[in-house]
Amino acid sequence: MKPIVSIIMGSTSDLPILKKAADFLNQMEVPFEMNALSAHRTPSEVEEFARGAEGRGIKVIIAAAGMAAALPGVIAAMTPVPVIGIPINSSLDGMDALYSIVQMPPGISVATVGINAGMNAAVMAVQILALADPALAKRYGDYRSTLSQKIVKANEELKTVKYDFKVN
Ligand SMILES: Nc1c(C(=O)O)ncn1[C@@H]1O[C@H](COP(=O)(O)O)[C@@H](O)[C@H]1O
Repeated sequence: MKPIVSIIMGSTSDLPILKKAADFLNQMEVPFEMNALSAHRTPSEVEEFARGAEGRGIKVIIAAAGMAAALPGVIAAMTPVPVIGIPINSSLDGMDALYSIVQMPPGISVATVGINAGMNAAVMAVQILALADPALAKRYGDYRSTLSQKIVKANEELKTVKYDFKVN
């Protein structure tokens, strides 16, 4: 199937976090592609990718980078396709990447998820795509129901726990 989501990482060292995004997209049956490209190390390839993404039918881009994380913002500057940024914890507990990605100048936006939050990037991508895809909306809705059921069950189990402290 033709990919409609593109996952880009600044380095293959970011791959374990992107695997979480890939797993959720697979679970939701969303076709995606995956590439390592770097605004710092391969700027021409990043430009070629970003300028061609919309024409190739890519609807959402997930871009992950650590350290001085220019990649998501640079991609967003060169395409109208929405970009979801994942700050990777490669240094400074990921705060450097978070601040790099989240503080975009007005007019060019990156939707930033939490540090290392690969799965939530995919969840956001699915929510965007689901606006125009009722079957995907149904799959995502079913997934959310299972999340609710898990918490309801965990709450019931909590009531059977014998605490060694007082609970009113
Ligand atoms: N932030 C960027 C960019 C970029 O923004 O263009 N390119 C690579 N990187 C990040 O550098 C970190 C270390 O990369 P290496 O492990 O390859 O040295 C990675 O987290 C990557 O995302």
